[in-house]
Amino acid sequence: MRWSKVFNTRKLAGSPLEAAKKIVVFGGGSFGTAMGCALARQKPDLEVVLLVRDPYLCKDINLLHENTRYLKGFKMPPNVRATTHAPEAIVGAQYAVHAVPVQSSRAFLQGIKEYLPSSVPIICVSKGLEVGSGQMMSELIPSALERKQPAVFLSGPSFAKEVMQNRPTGVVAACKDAKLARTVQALFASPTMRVNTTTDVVGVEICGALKNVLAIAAGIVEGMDLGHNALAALIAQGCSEIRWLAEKLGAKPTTMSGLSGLGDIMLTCYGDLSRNRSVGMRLGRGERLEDIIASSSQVAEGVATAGVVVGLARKYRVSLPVLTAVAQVLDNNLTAREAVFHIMNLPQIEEA
Ligand SMILES: NC(=O)c1ccc[n+]([C@@H]2O[C@H](COP(=O)([O-])OP(=O)(O)OC[C@H]3O[C@@H](n4cnc5c(N)ncnc54)[C@H](O)[C@@H]3O)[C@@H](O)[C@H]2O)c1
Ligand SMILES: O=P(O)(O)OC[C@H](O)CO
Repeated sequence: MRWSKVFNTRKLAGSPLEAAKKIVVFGGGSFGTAMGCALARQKPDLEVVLLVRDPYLCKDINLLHENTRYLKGFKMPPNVRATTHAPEAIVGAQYAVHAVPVQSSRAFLQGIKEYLPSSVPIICVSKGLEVGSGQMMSELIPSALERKQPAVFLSGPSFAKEVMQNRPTGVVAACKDAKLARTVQALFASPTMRVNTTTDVVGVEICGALKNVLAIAAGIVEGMDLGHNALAALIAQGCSEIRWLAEKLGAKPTTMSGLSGLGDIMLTCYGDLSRNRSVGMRLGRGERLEDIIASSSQVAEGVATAGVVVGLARKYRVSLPVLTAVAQVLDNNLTAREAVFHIMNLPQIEEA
């Protein structure tokens, strides 16, 4: 599609962006803030409201136009504000961006259910699998709300800081309803954000969740200074393991080679802005997980998702040596060195 055609369409009256008056963002962390600002930059009269928990952060955002905790030093567009009051945040919104960490999402959604009309599409950017249920966000959202809710899953190589800096970014909007995926595409597409669409929700969600686990493994290899060969081999093995599990769950093979798969795997496994990779690096250098988590205010979703992957591997009878080794290391059942030794001494196999 020619770019001129895309942008002309976006400017037409009645386009999703032109029709939108207010968008609420659940979770005023780094990514909720970044994506809220990306929307606000699209349309100066669009009202973007961040629903945050902390009244002090709320005050900083409204007075300083800066998320002083998660994105310090970045000025936010004037049409972004924050509130701690859910009814006020949600009322009149045409869309809700969900950027609450997966493990907190069920309780959060149950808490705001009564204020969110069942017709308002949720644009979910959270990446992970829920501990206990093993659910993806596309399962968790209707389960928590106890009703159907239109939802699009936005995923891909997208560090919050670079989105905030308005640097070129590519993501994919996944929804079984192709029209709704295109609506979200129209909301976010800009000269600095390309948004592909797909109906493969499972593939996008599994890739987005498992790449965080693989990034921890990549960080461990980096932290142990095992070299470029080891890192590349590990990531290639991890890509295969994600593909094996994703296909068992009915994902399209093409998704794995797209933005939410290979794109986000490369970014998160090699990019030094990745929180998951950083956790792995510190584990590889011998730090204890509890100390690592205590020292960071931000979530690394792969830590919780790693344990869920072990259950899925068992349930679907698929061998995932790299991804399941991460859970072993996180649970202190294996040291990083023992995990590497174990993987290196697995039977030599034919590629699959
Ligand atoms: N940061 C990124 O670069 C990035 C990029 C793409 C996707 N994501 C995904 O977006 C999601 C959010 O990540 P983030 O990076 O913004 O995390 P973060 O750690 O920067 O912020 C998390 C936010 O969620 C809020 N929160 C936590 N528990 C909550 C609860 N119980 N109720 C309400 N709010 C709660 C926190 O207060 C905070 O505002 C994650 O699933 C992450 O994987 C992050
Ligand atoms: O910082 P991470 O490791 O949570 O990665 C952030 C995004 O998911 C990158 O696409």
